[in-house]
Amino acid sequence: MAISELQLPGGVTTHSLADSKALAATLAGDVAERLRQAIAAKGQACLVVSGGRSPVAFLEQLAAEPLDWSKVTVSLADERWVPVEHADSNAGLLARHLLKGPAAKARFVGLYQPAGNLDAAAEQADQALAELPPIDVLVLGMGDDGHTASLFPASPLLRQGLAKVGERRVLPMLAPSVPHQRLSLTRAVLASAAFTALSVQGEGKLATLRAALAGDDPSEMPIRAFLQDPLDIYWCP
Ligand SMILES: O=C(O)[C@H](O)[C@@H](O)[C@H](O)[C@H](O)COP(=O)(O)O
Repeated sequence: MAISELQLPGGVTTHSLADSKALAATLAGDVAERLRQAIAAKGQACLVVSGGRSPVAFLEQLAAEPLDWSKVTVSLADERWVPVEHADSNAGLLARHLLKGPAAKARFVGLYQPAGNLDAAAEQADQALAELPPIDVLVLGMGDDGHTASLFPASPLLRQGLAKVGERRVLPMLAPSVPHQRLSLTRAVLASAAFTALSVQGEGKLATLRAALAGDDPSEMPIRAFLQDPLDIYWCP
């Protein structure tokens, strides 16, 4: 099945790429171009990316793009509540694959806070995120269960996390897989991005998207909330 066969809402644009290498290169080129445009227009740009396993090639390509990284603020859509040295840390992922060479000049605003518990860490991260400029580019991923960022189905605060309008920038979330404790930007913040890309690979993720389109309850599949807004989906088999 191809992504062009999905009945997508009007605001959704699809980019169907031949393979993961082409996806990483195309997405990195498009993201860099939008960051350059933001810098030209406002003197600065803000990029928010996701973690997980699949973004490595994209992050490496993006790090190699010609860009005045000293004018770019980088943050995360979500974080696992583990220190940066931990193998599962999304901040660690960015340090290894994006914020190096010329891109090391970017300002990084992370979510991890070494607080006494997850709720306190989320409150501290929420305060830290107050200094995040308006988001120019957001890159989301999606899990097989339809989660995006760390907005997981069945997470206790999911309703609040999916609200279109809300005071909180960051909420504590619980994932079904380890590490369970997560920090997620809320939909209210994520939906404020000027441009949102969703990067998905493989037939399995296409089946997840098809299932998401067949229903309308975002608390079952949080990606549904994001399919209602303008979204560019980058997909490869
Ligand atoms: O830190 C994380 O785990 C994420 O930000 C998460 O939302 C991720 O984007 C999806 O789980 C998809 O991950 P993959 O693209 O690696 O499958």
